[in-house]
Amino acid sequence: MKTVICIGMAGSGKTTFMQRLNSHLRAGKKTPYVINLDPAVLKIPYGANIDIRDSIKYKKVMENYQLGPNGAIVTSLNLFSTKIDQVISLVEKKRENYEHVIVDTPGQIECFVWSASGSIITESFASTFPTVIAYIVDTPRNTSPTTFMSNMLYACSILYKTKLPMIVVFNKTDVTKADFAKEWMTDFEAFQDAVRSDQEMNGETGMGSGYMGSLVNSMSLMLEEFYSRLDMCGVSSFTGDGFDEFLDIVDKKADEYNEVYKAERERLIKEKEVKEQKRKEKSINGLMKDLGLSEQKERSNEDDSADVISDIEEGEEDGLVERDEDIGVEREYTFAGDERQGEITEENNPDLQKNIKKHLKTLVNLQVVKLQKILHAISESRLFT
Ligand SMILES: Nc1nc2c(ncn2[C@@H]2O[C@H](COP(=O)(O)OP(=O)(O)OP(=O)(O)O)[C@@H](O)[C@H]2O)c(=O)[nH]1
Repeated sequence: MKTVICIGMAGSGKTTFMQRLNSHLRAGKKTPYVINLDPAVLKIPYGANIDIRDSIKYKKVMENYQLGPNGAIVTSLNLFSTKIDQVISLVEKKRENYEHVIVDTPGQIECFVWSASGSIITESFASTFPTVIAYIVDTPRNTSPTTFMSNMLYACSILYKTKLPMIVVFNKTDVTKADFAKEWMTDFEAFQDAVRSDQEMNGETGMGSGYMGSLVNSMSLMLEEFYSRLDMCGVSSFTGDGFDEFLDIVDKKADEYNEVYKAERERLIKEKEVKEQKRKEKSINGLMKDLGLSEQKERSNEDDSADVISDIEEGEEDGLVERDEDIGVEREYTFAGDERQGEITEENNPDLQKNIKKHLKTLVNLQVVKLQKILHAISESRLFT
């Protein structure tokens, strides 16, 4: 089972692409498992196995949280992501019956790509199944080199954010063939020629002087590296043209995921876990130190014989106070590193760390129970009716 997540600018044709992909796979007797993550869409032209709109009422989110359209999409995704474990386990149960899971995302691309919930949802799929991003591009609207490059930069940012294999899908090839895009992505000089001959670059439409041209040139050099990491294909969601090629590339990218991306992701996850473990140990050690110090402070307060450095004896005329050491008082507490005396440490109190860990565990458990209650309350709320 592999997951294809469809991402693209508003109006690029994601939904129509999903519809065609669904019917194409069905025709080949490979019915896909379909998921809609766009809470704001009114109608979807395909049957979805899981639809965010079944559990989240977008309009109610807008009303209840007093949000605008984009804020409500992000909040709906946030609410949905609290249930992502259930979604993944539902999909996992169908592992044997389906070869493809196809996922439609909101038209407002940034609501999904740059939101925490978008990352959580993508991560959850990617850590369970080989996952591929299909970045849908509106071909007729990208024939200008500047627009093309801006769109590719956006795709590039998604690739680096998700760290998943990507296919750039040039949609609407029934209107404009994607040959120019293929050429620009493989032949740097061809792209530079296009930039040079572009009328906007020559200032004819007031777009400016050579500055824009040189920016585009240097950007396109950077994009060369990006292009080498992705595959592209041209499709028409209207005619169904190019879908066989697209599915071949999906298979290739899923293999690539298993060979390259999976190991890299596991390495990153491991690295994150080690970092987190170190952070936890550090904060426990800090806490232990603090507790050790405060316990010691209490002791020193109880002991009349131990003065603190800042004490000023009444009647001292010059204001200079002799240090405790100077007057031969045995100090019970000092900040001097190794010279600590009487401080409670792991060596002289081995049960301390155990106790702290025990208390921390209880605290964490309490927080988890609270969190579960909150999630339960959310799931029982009217938003999920
Ligand atoms: N000619 C042509 N038009 C297409 C094709 N695919 C989609 N369209 C049209 O492009 C427009 C946008 O398509 P949608 O599928 O709604 O695009 P979307 O990306 O899902 O849109 P949002 O969800 O609103 O962002 C519609 O008018 C479609 O009819 C195609 O392959 N060829």
